[in-house]
Amino acid sequence: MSRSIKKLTGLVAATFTPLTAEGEINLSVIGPYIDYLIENQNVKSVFINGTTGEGCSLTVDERKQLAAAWCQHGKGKLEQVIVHVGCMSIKDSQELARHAASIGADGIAVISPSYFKPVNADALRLFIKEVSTFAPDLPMYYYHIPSMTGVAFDAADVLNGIEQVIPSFQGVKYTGTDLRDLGQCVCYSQSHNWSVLFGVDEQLLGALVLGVHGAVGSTYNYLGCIVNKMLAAFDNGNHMQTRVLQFSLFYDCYYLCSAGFDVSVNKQVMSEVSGLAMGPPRLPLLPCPVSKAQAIAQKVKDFSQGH
Ligand SMILES: CC(=O)N[C@H](C=O)[C@@H](O)[C@H](O)[C@H](O)CO
Ligand SMILES: CC(=O)C(=O)O
Repeated sequence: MSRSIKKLTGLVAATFTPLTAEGEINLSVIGPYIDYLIENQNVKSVFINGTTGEGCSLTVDERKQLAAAWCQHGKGKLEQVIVHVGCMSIKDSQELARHAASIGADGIAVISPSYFKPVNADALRLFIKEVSTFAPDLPMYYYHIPSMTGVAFDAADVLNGIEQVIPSFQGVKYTGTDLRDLGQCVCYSQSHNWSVLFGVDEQLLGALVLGVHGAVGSTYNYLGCIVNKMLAAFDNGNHMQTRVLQFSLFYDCYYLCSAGFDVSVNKQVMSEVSGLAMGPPRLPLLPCPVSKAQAIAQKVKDFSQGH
């Protein structure tokens, strides 16, 4: 890569995709959404069209429109806009990668295809490479999320030697609970100056201890401010405070999970907490009852005020 790389660090919000009541993408929310993240949550980077953004339920054209809107409104405000380009068809991913480069995105990420799955890490590495060649100047991140893709071989195996085939490779977004594999990814990334971003919000502390460089997650849309305090406490070596915040966050997330926490609940919670109209999720996800989201949102608000 010719240009200098901005290392991806700190908190990154995995954004929701605002839809109208009729289920169409609602670009008018993106501008206010960016202001909310910066002003209310102190979160300055976003990961769009991923799991939280229901990327795999959107058309290629919708994903392009969303990416363009995030880049346009985020210009001069957001530090980084990372566009998730994972699709079942490599052709769609390549088209999205090329598009991301053309609109000035700061990086791209891909999940493994999950219907026809790669047989091993070599096949997945090849897939990622063939996507990256359509945006050779954009940092490429591998998005490891075995709970959704069913592709569970070690991320460390995917990383092994990837710098030789993908010059633009820049790190991994690790949404998994295997701390040994995560640790190996951090270790391997050190000599390449890559970023390892953790994606299981309720277990962030364990990942910080292993040396991850940041975190990408859905809850940072509305708990970013508190998690930023936790990161600061960790950086200051205040382990007791870090643990208190992680425990509070963990129990809060536990409360959310035990209430049946998924993207549709999460999306409605975001609407309730932020006041931004995220709209319904897209089928096959079902809208969450407003009363349920309001109960969780109240918990989040009380929690935020208490810290
Ligand atoms: C499976 C999933 O969507 N994971 C997200 C990030 O990758 C997380 O941010 C979770 O939404 C979060 O940790 C709550 O469980
Ligand atoms: C949750 C997450 O990181 C994503 O939206 O992909």
